[in-house]
Amino acid sequence: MGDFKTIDKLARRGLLFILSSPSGAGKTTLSRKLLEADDDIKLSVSATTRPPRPGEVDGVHYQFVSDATFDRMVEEDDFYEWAHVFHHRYGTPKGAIREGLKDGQDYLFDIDWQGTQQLYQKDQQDVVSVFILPPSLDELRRRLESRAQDSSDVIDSRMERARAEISHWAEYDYVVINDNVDECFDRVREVLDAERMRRTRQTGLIPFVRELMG
Ligand SMILES: Nc1nc2c(ncn2[C@@H]2O[C@H](COP(=O)(O)OP(=O)(O)O)[C@@H](O)[C@H]2O)c(=O)[nH]1
Ligand SMILES: Nc1ncnc2c1ncn2[C@@H]1O[C@H](COP(=O)(O)OP(=O)(O)O)[C@@H](O)[C@H]1O
Repeated sequence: MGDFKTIDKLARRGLLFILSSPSGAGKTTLSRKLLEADDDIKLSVSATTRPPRPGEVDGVHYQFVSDATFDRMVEEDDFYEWAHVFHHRYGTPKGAIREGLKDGQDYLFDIDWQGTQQLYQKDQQDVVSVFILPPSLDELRRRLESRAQDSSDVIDSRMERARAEISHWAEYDYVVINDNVDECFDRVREVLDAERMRRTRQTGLIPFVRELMG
């Protein structure tokens, strides 16, 4: 038997995979599962001025920075995009993303609709966006309460914002309802797998077909 080639062994360009949802719908849970299950995707760690929650590690979940440091990063043009969300600022550091994409590295973004729009403006061809919907607003509130990380005032304000966030659903390439988390996760992986196979991302196809045709 000769060389057995499959398309996923050919060179390809990486993609920018965005998961957005109203707070509490499950994007952090889904992101963590994806990062565990898939070695080819790396989290783009955002910088934020919000304080860490219990269990959050600086440099892993977020880069936790002061207001002054965030200001300096904005001034020095360190961000791909940044936005105000709730009472804090969040931004995507440029880091090594551009180089990584060329080498086939995929990046996962847990960012809101504002960041999604900005990424589309910067780099339309590489972005794939997925919006996660809760099965109902009652269930969304239950999840925020069960996470037990916010006061009831904060939960009320997250619920108020949820409607505004959901109103952006049609700006996304894909929409998945997170009712059963395992089923939702399977759908998200199917999207990622299919998008990786897009002809325009398969930079190795041209040399492969050239060789195939002799
Ligand atoms: N535009 C933008 N939004 C971000 C970024 N990082 C996180 N967010 C969004 O900020 C919001 C609040 O995030 P967080 O405080 O972790 O609470 P969560 O909603 O419970 O995940 C979420 O909608 C995130 O998707 C970023 O770098 N840029
Ligand atoms: N499909 C689901 N069914 C029940 N609970 C869920 C589901 N998905 C997530 N959760 C729970 O809901 C809470 C909010 O999820 P999280 O991933 O933190 O949401 P987000 O990052 O969108 O704010 C967490 O306690 C999480 O364990």
